[in-house]
Amino acid sequence: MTLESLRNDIDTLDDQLLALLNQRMELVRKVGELKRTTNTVIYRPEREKQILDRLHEQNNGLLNRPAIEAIFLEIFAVSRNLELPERIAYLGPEGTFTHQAAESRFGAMSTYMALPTIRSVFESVETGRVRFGVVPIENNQEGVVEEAIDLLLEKDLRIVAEIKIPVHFTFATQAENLADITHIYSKDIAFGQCSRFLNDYFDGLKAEMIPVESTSKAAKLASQQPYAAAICSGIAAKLFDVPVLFDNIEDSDLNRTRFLILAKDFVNQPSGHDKTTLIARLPNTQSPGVLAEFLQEFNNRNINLTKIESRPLRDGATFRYWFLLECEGHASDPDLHEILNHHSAEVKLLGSYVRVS
Ligand SMILES: C=C(O[C@@H]1C=C(C(=O)O)C=C[C@H]1O)C(=O)O
Repeated sequence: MTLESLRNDIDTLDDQLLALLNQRMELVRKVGELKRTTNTVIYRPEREKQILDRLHEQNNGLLNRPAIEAIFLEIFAVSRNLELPERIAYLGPEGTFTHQAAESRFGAMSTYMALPTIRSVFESVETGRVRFGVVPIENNQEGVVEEAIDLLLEKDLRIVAEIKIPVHFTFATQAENLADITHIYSKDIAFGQCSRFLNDYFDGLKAEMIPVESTSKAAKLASQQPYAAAICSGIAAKLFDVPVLFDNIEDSDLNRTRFLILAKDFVNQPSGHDKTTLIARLPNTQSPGVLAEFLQEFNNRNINLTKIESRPLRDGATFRYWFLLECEGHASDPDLHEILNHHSAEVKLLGSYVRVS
């Protein structure tokens, strides 16, 4: 086969793909019309997961699951934008891992707003300036992003979906020698995630570690100062044109960050593979057994509790806490529903959504 004939065959297939995609978009438009008459939400992560699972199961070609996901997540995002243009706020600036996470779900056609703080992302969703917000919530090596956890209590938003992405850091600088570097900028959490690299390469050198709001801001600063460096994403180094001296400097290549997509009102239908996030403000936790009895209710119903995070209540000078809890299942599952009903005064449901493994 010649190159030309192979390319001709590709052209023929592309024509068919385009015709099929247009047919698909016609159907999506009809779904959009139905949704408008019934006033239901456009974004249905559980339906998208069902499609991805089905395609993956029947697939016997060269495409692996990440490839199928990359293509179809973009198709879904384009479809949703056809139903209703989507505006998304994320923790910026451009080039952050949060930007990457947001694009992985909302694709190239959505309108994005890069905001300077996690609080401003919450506020722009709260006030309706955007439909969705994307914020980091935890890293599997470093633990939670406390600001985001606390805002889940303070603001009245719902969790639409979770996204988990692998985090690879680069060390970017214009300096020729490590010994010349006077400042290393990054987000506080990233210093922790690259501590082995920093110990190995900067022990005894004069470089000062300076935490800034984002890894992307770090890259920007490193682009403006000849003896500064940034620990940042590869995209950010490229965006700000800072040479990458070392790649993948994170301590663990199992480093993953989990992000949440937030909206003002949002209810997912059960997908069969869900997770639920709750806030519990239990009264009298100074009395023995109050917390234990609450947790026991999950165990009694065979519900797997997967996370519990204590955060200070900040009610005066006390040492009292509220809890962020996560468990498997959907809030409409009878057992979980029963717990939520039983504790409706002290438990708030943040959302049930597709569990990403
Ligand atoms: C078309 C729909 O709306 C959205 C787009 C989807 C798609 O392109 O297949 C799937 C789920 C929704 O996020 C739908 O709900 O079926």
